[in-house]
Formats: sequence, structure tokens, C-alpha cells
Amino acid sequence: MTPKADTSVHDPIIDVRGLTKTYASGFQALKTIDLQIRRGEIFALLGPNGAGKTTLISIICGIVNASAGSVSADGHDIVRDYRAARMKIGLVPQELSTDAFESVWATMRFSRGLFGKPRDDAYLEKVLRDLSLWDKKDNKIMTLSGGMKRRVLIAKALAHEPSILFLDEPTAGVDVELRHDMWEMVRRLRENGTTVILTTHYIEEAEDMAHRIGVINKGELILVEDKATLMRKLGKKQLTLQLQAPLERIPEGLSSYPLELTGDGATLVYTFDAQAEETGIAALLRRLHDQGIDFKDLHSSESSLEEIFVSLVHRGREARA
Ligand SMILES: Nc1ncnc2c1ncn2[C@@H]1O[C@H](COP(=O)(O)OP(=O)(O)OP(=O)(O)O)[C@@H](O)[C@H]1O
Repeated sequence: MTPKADTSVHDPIIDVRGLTKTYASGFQALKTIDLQIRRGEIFALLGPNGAGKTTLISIICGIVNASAGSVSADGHDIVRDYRAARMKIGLVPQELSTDAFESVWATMRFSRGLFGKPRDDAYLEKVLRDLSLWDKKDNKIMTLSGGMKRRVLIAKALAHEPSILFLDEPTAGVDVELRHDMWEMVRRLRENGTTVILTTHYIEEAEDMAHRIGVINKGELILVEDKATLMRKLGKKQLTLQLQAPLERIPEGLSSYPLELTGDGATLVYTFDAQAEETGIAALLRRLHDQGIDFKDLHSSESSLEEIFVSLVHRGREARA
């Protein structure tokens, strides 16, 4: 990887300002996005299906046109200075769409050539070795396993030595081992100075790797935060109790607890802070017993990202109302 002259984190490597996107269908996929990515960071963009993650990445990578606003990549405006901006960026898409009949090696050489970069077989060899693909270099892509094809996508995106790498759902549907290999690879890239932006549905992925996290929902960037701060906010767990007999409402004696009655009154959900020393579960169960409320089953779970997004958006709407 090329050494980076400027490693300052204050100078954004990606600068997105007032970006909006309305597709030809009239659907507004992005609503005024402002986002600065720091040089050398791993940034995770989280959001439920259809939130606008791929649209945002596609605009930054010059695949989709913005309706308004501007983006610069390493100082180059992605419209006025498209070639220079694109040269800085490697994109690992969700799916492999072409090159099935080509060998891994030919695909790499071709990708590098597309960006007008001089031949550098030693560099390409290093990329393939780092991704455990070297022994497959002469294989046609169609003969590789799904996991290997994923690695090829990454290798291809790195062929022209970009300083910014976008990974769109890098580990969706891959097995645990490959997921860990990919995380390892992302860390190595970062150590070499590459800025990595990934989209994911997996909270562990963001938790494990990202320095900062952006949450996008319905085309709005609802927050951008350092990971540690966000994890504290998201660190909620839930205890779900299946009641023996449905309740009409939460009894007075339990009103001090953050409880919610769902499933026609037959399910009681208690939300608590996973990081807190006292979860309050023991006291709650005692209180339920005192109130004569019996349950037949209970389980605890961490709120899914989708639930967290919904609650974030909900809160945002309430705050605006
Ligand atoms: N070419 C298009 N024309 C019209 N609407 C589109 C087009 N591409 C995407 N959309 C819509 O824009 C919204 C955002 O889509 P996008 O693919 O950016 O979401 P995403 O966050 O990447 O979702 P996922 O996690 O499912 O990949 C969706 O409602 C989608 O249906």
C-alpha cells in the first residue's frame, strides 16, 4: 500500500455536504446528508434494509448521480474531478456481477489497468497472498467457492491501490471463519493507512472494528458518534416474560419499571441497561410475585439494530413534534 503523506484525522478524506438523492421514480432515498470521514479511520454505516446506505456509497463512488449537494474524496470533487476522485476509491460491492469466466489474476490485472495504473505484479501478488487467494490465481472465478469470490471482490477493489475502501455488506451470508478473516484484513488495511467505510447489519461487526459509527434510516443520517459513546447508548437488553394470564394494563405497583405490554397483554417486556451493575431483574421478579403475576416462560435478548433504529427514529420524530 502506498504510504499516505497526511495522516491527520482532522482533515476529512471524504467530505459529503448537503447531499440529496431523489430517484427517477420520485422516491427520495437521501435527505440532506452531511458527513465527514476522517483520514485513516474505520467508519461503519449502519441501517436497516432500504435505509439508503448503498445509494450513499454509490454516489460517493460516482455510480449514481446526486440530486443536490457535493462530495469530495481526498480533496477531489467527485463530479468536476471524477477520475482523480475515483482513483482514490476502491469499492467492494455486495455481489459479484462479472468476470465469471476470467481467472483471478487476469481480473486483477484488468482492474488495475482500468485505472491507468502501471503494471505491478509484486503488488497484486501481495494482495492475493494477504487474502489467501494466491494459490487460486489461475482459477476461473466461476470455479471458486462463495467465500473465495468475496475475497476476489476485495482483491479487485484493491488492485489500483486506493486510499479509501468501501465495503458494502462485506460479511452478509459468509461463515464465521471468513467473517473473522475479513475483519483481520480490514484491520491490516487500516494499519497501512487505508480509510475503510463499511456498511453492515451486524452490530458485532461495527462494535469490533469501527472507530465511528453512522446510523442511517429512511434516507436520514440520524447520528454519527464515536463507537464507545454509541455502544453505551445502545447497550440495552430486554427480558421478555410470557404471562400465564393476560393483563389489561401494567399494574400500578409496577409503574416505576420500564415495562411494555405486548401480544394482547400476554407478554411483558422489561428493558434494562446491559452495562449497569444492577439489572433490576431480581427485584422485578419479586415484585411480579408479590402482585400475583405468574409467567410460564422468560428469555432475555439484546435489542436488534433494527429495533434500536426504530426507537432512535421514533425519538427523533417525537423530539421534532
Ligand atoms: N434505482 C432506483 N430507483 C428507485 N428507487 C431506488 C433505486 N435504488 C434504490 N432505490 C430505493 O432507495 C432506497 C434506499 O436503497 P438502498 O439500496 O440505498 O438501501 P440500503 O440501505 O443499501 O439497503 P440494504 O441494506 O437492503 O442494501 C430503497 O427504498 C430503494 O428501494
